[in-house]
Amino acid sequence: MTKLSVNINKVATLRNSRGGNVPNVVQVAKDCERFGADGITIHPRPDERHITRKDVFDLRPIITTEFNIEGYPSRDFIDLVLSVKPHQVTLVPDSPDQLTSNAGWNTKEHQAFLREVLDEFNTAGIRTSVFIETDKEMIEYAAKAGADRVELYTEPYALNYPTDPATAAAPFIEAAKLVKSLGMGLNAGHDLNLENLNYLYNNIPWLDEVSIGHALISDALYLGLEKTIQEYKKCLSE
Ligand SMILES: CC(=O)[C@@H](O)[C@H](O)COP(=O)(O)O
Ligand SMILES: NCC(=O)COP(=O)(O)O
Repeated sequence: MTKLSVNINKVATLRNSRGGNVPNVVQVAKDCERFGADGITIHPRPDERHITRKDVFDLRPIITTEFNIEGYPSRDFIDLVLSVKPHQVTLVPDSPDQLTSNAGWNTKEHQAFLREVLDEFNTAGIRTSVFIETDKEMIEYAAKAGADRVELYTEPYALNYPTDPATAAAPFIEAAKLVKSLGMGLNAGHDLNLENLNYLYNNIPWLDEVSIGHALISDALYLGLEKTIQEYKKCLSE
């Protein structure tokens, strides 16, 4: 089964645009679970432009499915994750002021750093995932660094899918095979949506988890959150 982890960053973006607590991020997380989400993903950025430190602590006790925290492993981020102890941490190579994630790690160049950070999380019993592109060497070095899983950065797939789905998916399928052969788990995310998700799932049914935020929360404006989550779940089952 491929799990759907709903990224609720955009809910916090909307809340922060006015101050106050509308929409209520904790309630939305509870409702996502009630409507069938298999997990909740957040990406607390250093400027707290959406998810705040307080959100991270508020969310921890109410999540009954799987909690995934994404972010660049600064000392602050590492300490936050170690104190909150989510089920999974996903390491992303973003700079503090980056608009959104736009690349995977160079796991060869940052091998020593990643190994050290992954070791800290592994010792704390937190499952680790490393955000990477489809390059073979990057996958091999993620395994060498000790990652439990990798998350394939799917923006290139999403960009190319409308013109040529097979060509768009090909490097992801190859990468997914290699990840499997190396014994790592496999996640995917960024710009997945109701159009492109099912094709990826059908071609890589051993995907452990997808994390989806921007498109899913946007779809919910039209369909409502419950129906939207059902539609995304359908893409992961047919
Ligand atoms: C790691 C990743 O793929 C991102 O999609 C991310 O979590 C989204 O971050 P923003 O919501 O800040 O764009
Ligand atoms: N890891 C990807 C994620 O959490 C959500 O990405 P997006 O759907 O907001 O592009």
